[in-house]
Amino acid sequence: MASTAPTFKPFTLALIQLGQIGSDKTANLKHAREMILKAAKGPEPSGPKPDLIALPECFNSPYGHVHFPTYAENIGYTAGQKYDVEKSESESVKMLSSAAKEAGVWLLGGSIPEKDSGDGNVYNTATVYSPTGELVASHRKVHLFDIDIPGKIKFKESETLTGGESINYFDTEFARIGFGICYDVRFPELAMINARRGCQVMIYPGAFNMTTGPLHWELLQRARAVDQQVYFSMCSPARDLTAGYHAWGHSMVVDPMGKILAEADTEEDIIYAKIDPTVFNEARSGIPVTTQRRFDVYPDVSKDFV
Ligand SMILES: O=C(O)CCC(=O)C(=O)O
Repeated sequence: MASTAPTFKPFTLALIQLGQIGSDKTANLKHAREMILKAAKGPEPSGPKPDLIALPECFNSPYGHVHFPTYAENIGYTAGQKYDVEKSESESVKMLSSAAKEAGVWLLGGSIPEKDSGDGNVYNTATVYSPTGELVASHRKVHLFDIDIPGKIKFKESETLTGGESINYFDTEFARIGFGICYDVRFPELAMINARRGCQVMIYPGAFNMTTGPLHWELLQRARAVDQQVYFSMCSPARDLTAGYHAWGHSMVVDPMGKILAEADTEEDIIYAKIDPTVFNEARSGIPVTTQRRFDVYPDVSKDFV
């Protein structure tokens, strides 16, 4: 049983659709840091400052399974245990922690390739920081992006990555936030479990492509928002046609009725959205699917696939 979720209060979410992600990790981190501090100032000329900022998937390295082991860092975080950022071996963790602290915001630090020095595996991992720079949660991408659409796109993360084993959320003073990474969005079970555990908002760093992006990026987010009656959001890198992987872009925030509140185009951008608990409460009371689920009728079909 999850603990009671924080009372849902209004807040402002910012997504950084990060550009200039190249092969130089130091430059990637420097640019990400500048963009976090820029996002923290709020939209011009006088919009509200964000309470929570998110970065995209794989923001410190080029996207591709061959790059993951080269860019991977040892993070060494264990859920529920205090983490000493000062002693971290991860330069990305150090940067994210200090940027969150300097900006005084919650930060969902996109994802980075992580090499676990214990089991030797490489994971695609998202980390979360409080406004005091504490590392408070992490999520290892559970569902690896292994697809093959002939003539369009073939991608096999499992060549170098291992899938995570847990479903994760973090509590802020304004909401319980569930998070996953990119391909995880295709698995409604993950979002449903987090919704049942009290998450009012879900944010997935992602990096869809030019084949599935146009068809599924918006559809999946609006579907998860409506089927779980939560705010749902994904943050992509900007599209860079000189890179080996062409991200779809279009970072967006969707409300619990499926309405798109904010959407980036394809270039580098920062988008902001006001998250309003009224819409969440009205969606859930008007269409009460959260209390109408028939768990008494649904069998366990995990072994039934034919
Ligand atoms: O599901 C998709 O179509 C894209 C997923 C993806 O790009 C990823 O998981 O990194």
